Amino acid sequence: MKYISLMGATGSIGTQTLDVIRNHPEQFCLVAITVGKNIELTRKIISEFKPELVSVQNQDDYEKLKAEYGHSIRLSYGQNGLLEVAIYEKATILVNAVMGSVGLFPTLHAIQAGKTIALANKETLVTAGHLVMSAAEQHGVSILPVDSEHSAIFQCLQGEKDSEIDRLIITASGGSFRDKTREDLIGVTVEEALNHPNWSMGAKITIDSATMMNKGLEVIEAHWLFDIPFDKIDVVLHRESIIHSMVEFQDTSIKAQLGSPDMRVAIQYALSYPNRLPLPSGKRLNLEDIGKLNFEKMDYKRFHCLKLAYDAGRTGGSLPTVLNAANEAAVNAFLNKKIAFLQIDELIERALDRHNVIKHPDLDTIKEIDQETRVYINTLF
Ligand SMILES: NC(=O)C1=CN([C@@H]2O[C@H](COP(=O)(O)OP(=O)(O)OC[C@H]3O[C@@H](n4cnc5c(N)ncnc54)[C@H](OP(=O)(O)O)[C@@H]3O)[C@@H](O)[C@H]2O)C=CC1
Ligand SMILES: CC(=O)[C@@H](O)[C@H](O)COP(=O)(O)O
Ligand SMILES: [Mn+2]
Repeated sequence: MKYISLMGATGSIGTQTLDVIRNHPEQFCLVAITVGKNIELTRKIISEFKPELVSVQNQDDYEKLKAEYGHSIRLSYGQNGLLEVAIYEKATILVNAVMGSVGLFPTLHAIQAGKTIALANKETLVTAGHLVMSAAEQHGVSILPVDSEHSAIFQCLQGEKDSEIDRLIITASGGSFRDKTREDLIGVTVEEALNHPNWSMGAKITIDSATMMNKGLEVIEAHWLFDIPFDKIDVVLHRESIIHSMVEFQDTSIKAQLGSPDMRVAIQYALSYPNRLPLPSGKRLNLEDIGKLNFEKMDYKRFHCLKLAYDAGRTGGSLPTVLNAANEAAVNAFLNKKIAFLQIDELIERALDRHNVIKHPDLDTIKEIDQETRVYINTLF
């Protein structure tokens, strides 16, 4: 039995993780969760999975749940609650499915406590990949990718030697606006941006997909997870999201992982690794029905966020921290209809341009830069 702590249980990845656990009660047991503000869904999760520890985002919701469940469940809230869940003693695996760099500190604590990390939360690695990966190495902890592209690469690498990898090829759907020019993007709405062609995901990542910042964050995530230089990580536009990513080896062979766009495959692989389990309601690919797959060259002028992310990743140090924090703040402003879609990359670029890069930032410095960048972005509109 694998005992699981789950951060972000009420979200898109969180609820799909619950589905995987639900399908395999003989393999997985949920022991602790964090949620944000969705208390209605939290009650349902408590009733079905009976976790021993539940942490909510706000004190008010904590008081409410304390009155309802305080006799039977350990409850917590805020940043301390995230940390408690991350290091909950009975859990052997932490699934990090929270949104944003708020996932960084709990992940570092979980690594120090020796937990295996199933990582969906790419912002953690973009914000402080050097700290996370060195802590994982120091504590002998595995970071198992949940992000679909990184799970695909991880699956392609099974049985292979790192020294024989030539490059990683990350596929991108192109997001909601893939057929629009930059001029077409003037005045697009939040509702249009949230209409992803292939995946149903949380709001923030769906906007990241539309700006292509999601792919930029994924390039940096791949750099840290697989220890591959940026010059050996390519992105290709692949509208169907059927090939989830590829690896090219020195003998020119390319291995790809294919499947229907269903995050439960990647989540389940991280939880069951090194084994595979059946996916009861998974949709099998019918290749004859699909007929053909399309691949297009990326346009870095059109998708400016992808270029900003490559540049920030290559520069390294504290710049990816700024990239992530500026992006989180700008996307939040767009979702709240305070800025236009095209202002997202403009604001991020301004935050990057004014930053004096620190080569090896420690955790306190990263925390400061993350906060300061958010404050700066919020002064720009
Ligand atoms: N969705 C997907 O298919 C994929 C997602 N990812 C990554 O996984 C992560 C989660 O994405 P997704 O599931 O789509 O996001 P959602 O917005 O759907 O879910 C986010 C979860 O985090 C909780 N949450 C948000 N902010 C806070 C906070 N400040 N403190 C505590 N909890 C918080 C939410 O709580 P509540 O809803 O209760 O308020 C919810 O449980 C992101 O990093 C994303 O990039 C990666 C690949 C695919
Ligand atoms: C499901 C997943 O992993 C997302 O990150 C997805 O890849 C988003 O799609 P695009 O960023 O390719 O549009
Ligand atoms: Mn992805």
